[in-house]
Amino acid sequence: MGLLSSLFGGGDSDSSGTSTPRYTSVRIHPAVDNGVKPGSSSFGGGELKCHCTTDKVVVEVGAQTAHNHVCGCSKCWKPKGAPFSQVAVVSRDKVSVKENGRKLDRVDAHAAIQRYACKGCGVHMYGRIEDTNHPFHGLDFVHTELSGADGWSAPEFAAFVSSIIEQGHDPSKMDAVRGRLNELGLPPYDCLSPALMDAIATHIAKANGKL
Ligand SMILES: N[C@@H](CCC(=O)N[C@@H](CSCO)C(=O)NCC(=O)O)C(=O)O
Ligand SMILES: [Zn+2]
Ligand SMILES: [Zn+2]
Repeated sequence: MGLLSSLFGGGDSDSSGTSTPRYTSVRIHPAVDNGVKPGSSSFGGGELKCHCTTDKVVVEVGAQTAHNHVCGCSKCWKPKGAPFSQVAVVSRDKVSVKENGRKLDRVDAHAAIQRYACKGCGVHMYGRIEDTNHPFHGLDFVHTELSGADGWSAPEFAAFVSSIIEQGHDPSKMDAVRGRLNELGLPPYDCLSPALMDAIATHIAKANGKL
């Protein structure tokens, strides 16, 4: 392995110069484990359904999502066995509960993102920010894997990667996790992406008069 590969955790280069994935057995999330599927710019949204076999909660998302990412934090809903969630944002006025809303319950009233989970299956159907001063107020968090449709915006990065250790992931395996994320084209960050962190910092600077 070359110096650059060893420093950045990338795959080995063969004689043709192409990179050979080294971490394909490392599981991230079912939606990306076989490669990241591209989104479609003409995609206009769809329905999210919970995992109950009957009386599913149905949430309509009436627009394409943005800032899709895999998230290692302990608060986002993850499918069974996956160390990461996959979560994106969409304008809150595009999110509406269509069926079986009586099954929804707020997970944590004190969290910045108030997530609504199905009481039957535990799946989080959407997360809403009610604090009007929060940098992301106006955006809801949704898991587009709950829709059968193709075309949702593709995940672009991995957030809160180190947080998977808090949930019991072996710290000695983090190089492999970050290596796999890099192979998938999902740059790993231990908070949000630089673009989102800059947006948060700009919001705070404007609020406190520094900008
Ligand atoms: N180490 C903590 C991190 C939790 C955290 O801050 N999560 C972020 C990202 S969630 C979607 O990207 C966040 O904004 N949380 C606010 C909230 O959950 O209300 C952990 O793992 O718990
Ligand atoms: Zn359910
Ligand atoms: Zn999260």
